[in-house]
Amino acid sequence: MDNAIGCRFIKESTIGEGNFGSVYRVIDTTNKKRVALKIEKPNLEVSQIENEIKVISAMKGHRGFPRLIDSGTENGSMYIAMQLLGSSLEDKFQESKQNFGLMAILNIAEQILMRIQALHDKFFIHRDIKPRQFLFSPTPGSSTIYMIDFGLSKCYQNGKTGVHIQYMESRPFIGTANYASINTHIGIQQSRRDDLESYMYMISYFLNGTLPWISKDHTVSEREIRLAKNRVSVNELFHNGPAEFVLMMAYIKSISFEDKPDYEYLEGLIKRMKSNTAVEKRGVSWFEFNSDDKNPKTLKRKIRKAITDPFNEQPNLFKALDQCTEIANRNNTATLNLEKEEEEQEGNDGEELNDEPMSACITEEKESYPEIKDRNILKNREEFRKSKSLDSELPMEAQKCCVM
Ligand SMILES: Nc1ncnc2c1ncn2[C@@H]1O[C@H](COP(=O)(O)OP(=O)(O)OP(=O)(O)O)[C@@H](O)[C@H]1O
Repeated sequence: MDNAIGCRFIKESTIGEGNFGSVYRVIDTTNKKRVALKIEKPNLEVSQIENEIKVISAMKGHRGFPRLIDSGTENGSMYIAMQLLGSSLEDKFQESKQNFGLMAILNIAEQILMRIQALHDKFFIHRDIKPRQFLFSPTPGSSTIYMIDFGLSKCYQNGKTGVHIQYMESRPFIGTANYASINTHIGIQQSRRDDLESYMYMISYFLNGTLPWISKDHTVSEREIRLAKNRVSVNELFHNGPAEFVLMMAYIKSISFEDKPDYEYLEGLIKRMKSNTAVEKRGVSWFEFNSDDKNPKTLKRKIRKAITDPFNEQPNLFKALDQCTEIANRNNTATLNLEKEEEEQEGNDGEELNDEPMSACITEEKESYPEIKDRNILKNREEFRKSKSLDSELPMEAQKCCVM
C-alpha cells in the first residue's frame, strides 16, 4: 500500500517538513490510534533520528516528553513513531497576535525549566531550544507542555564516570540563530548553560512579541544576530517583565562551562514572580490555552484542573466558572451543581489526573481560601475577587534592574 510505513503505520496527513525530514500523522494499525511519525531524508551523513530515539528512550516516563511508540527503517530512511501532540508554543503565540499574558508566560517558563532540568538530569543538552520545540498535548484542557526534537541533542557528561565533555572552540554552529547563546555563535562547545540562555531569549520573545534581531523578511545573517545580541542590554530584553527575569539571565550568564546550573534558584525566581502577579492584565491567559471547546462537561474538568493543577493560576478558576455559568445559562442546564455531579474521567494521554471527585477539590479550595463562606462558590466569586484584591495593579516593584 502506497501510504504504508513499515508494516504497522498508515500515513494519514503531513504535519510538517523540517530540514532533516518530514513528520506525518499516521494510524497505528495495531490499535487504530493516531500517532506522529518522523521520517528522515535518506542518505544523511549523521542520523538525527538515531539521536532522537536515544533521548526519547532515556526520557521515558517523564512528564512532558513524547512517548516512543516504535522505530525502524523504510526504504533506507530511519523513522520514529511517537505520541501525537498538538500545537506548538510558536503557533499559539501567533494565534494570540504575539500577546501572551504575564502569568501565561510564567507558567510556560516554569514548565519549560522543568523540561530542561529533566533532560539535563539524564545527561543530555538539547541545543535547539525555541518556541517551535514545545508542543501542547492535543487533549482539550491539558496544560502540559512537551519538549520535542532531540535531533541535535548531545550527551554532555558520562553518567557513570561523571566526566564532562571538553571545553572546545571553533565548533560549527548548531541550533537556531535567533535563539542561540552568544557562546554558540562564537563557536564555543555548548553545555547546560547554553540551553538556559536560549530559554531566556524565548522568554524575552514572549514578553516583547519579538526579539531585537528578528526581522520580518528573515534577511538578518547569523553574524548580525550575534552582534545584535552583544549590543542589547539584559534590561532591554526584559523591560516588559518583572525584574526577576534580569536576575535569571544575569545568573545564567555567570555559569561556567561545566557548572551544574542552580535550577532551584531559577524556579524560585519564577515562583516569586507568580506570587507577585495577581491577574492577567494583557494578552492570552494560561486558562485560554487549549480551552476553545464549549462543552460544559469539559469545562468542569478544567475547573477542577484550575483548582488542583499547580501550573494553573488562581484567577483562572473564575474565568472557568464564568465560562461555565455563561454556557449553562445559554443551555438552560443544571450543570452548575458542581458538588453533586460525578466528574467524568476522560482519557488524557499520560496526563496526571487527580482522581478525587469534584466536591473534594472544591473543599480543598475552600480550606485554602477561607474567605469563601458560602458553599456556592459561584455566587461569592465577586466578593472573593475583591477580598483578595485580584484586580489590583500588578506589583511591578523593583523594576530598576541592577545587573549588566
Ligand atoms: N510528536 C509530534 N506530534 C505532533 N507534531 C509534531 C510532533 N513532532 C514534531 N511535530 C511537528 O512536525 C513539524 C516538523 O517537525 P520537525 O521537528 O521535524 O521540524 P522543524 O522543527 O519544523 O524544523 P527543523 O527540522 O528545522 O528543526 C513541526 O510542525 C512540529 O511541531
